[in-house]
Amino acid sequence: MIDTNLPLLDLHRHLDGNIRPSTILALGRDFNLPLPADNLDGLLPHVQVQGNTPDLLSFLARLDWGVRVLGNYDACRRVAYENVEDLQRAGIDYAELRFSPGYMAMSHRLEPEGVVEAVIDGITAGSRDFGIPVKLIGIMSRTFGQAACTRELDACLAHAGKLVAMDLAGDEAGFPGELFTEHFRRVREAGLQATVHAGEAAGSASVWQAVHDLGATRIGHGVRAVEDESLLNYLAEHQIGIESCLTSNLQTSTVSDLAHHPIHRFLEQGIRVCLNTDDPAVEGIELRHEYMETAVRAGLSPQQTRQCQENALNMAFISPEERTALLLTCAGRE
Ligand SMILES: O=c1[nH]cnc2c1ncn2[C@@H]1O[C@H](CO)[C@@H](O)[C@H]1O
Ligand SMILES: [Zn+2]
Repeated sequence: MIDTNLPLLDLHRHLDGNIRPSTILALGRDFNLPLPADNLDGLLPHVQVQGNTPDLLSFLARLDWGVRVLGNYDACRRVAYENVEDLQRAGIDYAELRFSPGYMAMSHRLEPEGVVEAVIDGITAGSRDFGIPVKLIGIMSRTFGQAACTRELDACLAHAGKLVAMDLAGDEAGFPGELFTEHFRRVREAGLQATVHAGEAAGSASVWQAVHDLGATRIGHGVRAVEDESLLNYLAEHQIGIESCLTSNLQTSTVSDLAHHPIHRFLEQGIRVCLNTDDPAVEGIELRHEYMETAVRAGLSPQQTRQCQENALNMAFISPEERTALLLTCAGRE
């Protein structure tokens, strides 16, 4: 259920995990790049998860075609712009879009800083044209190691005023948070918030590390926090928000089925947890589907999904004034 008197927020949404398959085809043609198919039906199985994948890395491989077609900065700008149009089509009132400039830059040897500028441009234009407030979160893709993350961080911090936070995403099991303490020291020093993918492909220790050592005030996924009772108490007490992505957790085989998803437990414990998409184009879902169908299949009551909607508003990286403005936009809405 969605309460139309509350705004609908997506706080965990990768814009480079939401490149339209039609745009992948069009950019592939523009740059004369070989794609696995020259039509949508043929391309879909390569860029979208159909059924589930055996693990996180197999899931993440489905994002690769999207960034392989980013042949220049205009392509990055286009993808950012279309992401805001997608928010409008999906009925989302506010979003925090995250992106990994190094991952977007790597196939065509673009400069990560140029990618950051192009994404900021595209989002600014989209936000103006579609009337949706958007904030940006920079990602360090841990999969490519510490030095690559330093380059991503340098590029993001050069435009720190246009970002609200930094994130760490990718191969959590292969590249533990301990490798990135210095990166996050710089994030905090720059006055940015930290949200970290943790407890998805590694256990509860990874969530503790993100909170204690990296200074995360929100956690992406956090599924395996459920393994440690004292951690659950800590998250509730310190209002560390968990950005849940139910369909993503199924498709990456992080949970075996929705009945076993710990979101119930998080809500009962009083943890701030909200519903999000993650990589909507790759998953073939949208946020409404998560609220109306996936949450119901996970056994949440209408009161609990409403709580998630309210939690998102309280977890968002926005000022009290921006929160009030969002509430006003939907007051009395049918
Ligand atoms: O569910 C996820 N878990 C971990 N990392 C992810 C997920 N979705 C995308 N990325 C990672 O985020 C960057 C692009 O924004 C890439 O590093 C991609 O692998
Ligand atoms: Zn994610």
